[in-house]
Amino acid sequence: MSAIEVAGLTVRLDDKVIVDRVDLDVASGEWVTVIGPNGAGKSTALRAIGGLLPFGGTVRWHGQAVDTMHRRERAKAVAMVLQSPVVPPAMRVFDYVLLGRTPYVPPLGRESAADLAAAEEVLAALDLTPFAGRRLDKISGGERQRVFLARALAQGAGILLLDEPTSALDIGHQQEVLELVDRLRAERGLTVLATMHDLTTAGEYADRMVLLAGGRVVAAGTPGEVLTEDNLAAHYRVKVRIIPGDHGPLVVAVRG
Ligand SMILES: Nc1ncnc2c1ncn2[C@@H]1O[C@H](COP(=O)(O)OP(=O)(O)OP(=O)(O)O)[C@@H](O)[C@H]1O
Repeated sequence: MSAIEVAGLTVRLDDKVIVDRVDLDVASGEWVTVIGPNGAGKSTALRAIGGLLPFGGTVRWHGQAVDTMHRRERAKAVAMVLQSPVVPPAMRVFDYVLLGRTPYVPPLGRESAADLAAAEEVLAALDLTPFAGRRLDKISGGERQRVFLARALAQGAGILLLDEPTSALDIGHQQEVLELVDRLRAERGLTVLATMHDLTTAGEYADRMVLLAGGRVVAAGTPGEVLTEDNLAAHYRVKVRIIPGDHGPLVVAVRG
């Protein structure tokens, strides 16, 4: 069964069509990455799929239409890492990550020992234990980006929507974070829908890719099918060389 089914997804912002009749299916346990040039509509599509924006068409998570689900049900099903989320600046890292457990806390109740343990576990997995007591506005951008991912993972949802989850990370942490998500996918059958700009990295982790341009799907398939010199020249207006790599195509931009 598909974990995410998107049909005819259309999003208008300020009376402009930003996402235009997008169809997309992600199987349970699959990793699909959406790529495309700046302004293609990737973030907008992801936010709509996450139920954060009004849209036309249908979005189903595990068969259930997202617009018919209650907030708590949604948060148990899907966790999102958005670009630059708004955070209370004085909040401590641990308390922020613990917010990921909110859907499991009974009304007027408190987090259980299992909730605290879940937050500690993801902090450790992301090398964040030493930051647990630090304020969110007093850590680096890359550290904060890992904290956002930690909160999403603490949520324990089966579907993870990641909007540029590694844009602020150094190459080591980038690999560490993506490896962790991939390991969780293998261990817990997590389904991943991500957007990414680094095409080589995107191709290394995705089972399938979708190339979005002008709000439309212009190519979809395996990384080898999507990351071609012709596709990238046509939609990014760049000359690239594609070099076969061990885990997918290596994409190198070349001059003139
Ligand atoms: N709230 C808004 N109101 C009007 N237009 C918007 C709004 N948010 C985004 N847009 C426009 O929608 C288009 C798609 O934006 P979106 O952020 O989805 O693109 P993207 O593919 O994620 O881009 P990037 O790679 O730069 O992050 C852009 O032209 C953008 O200017």
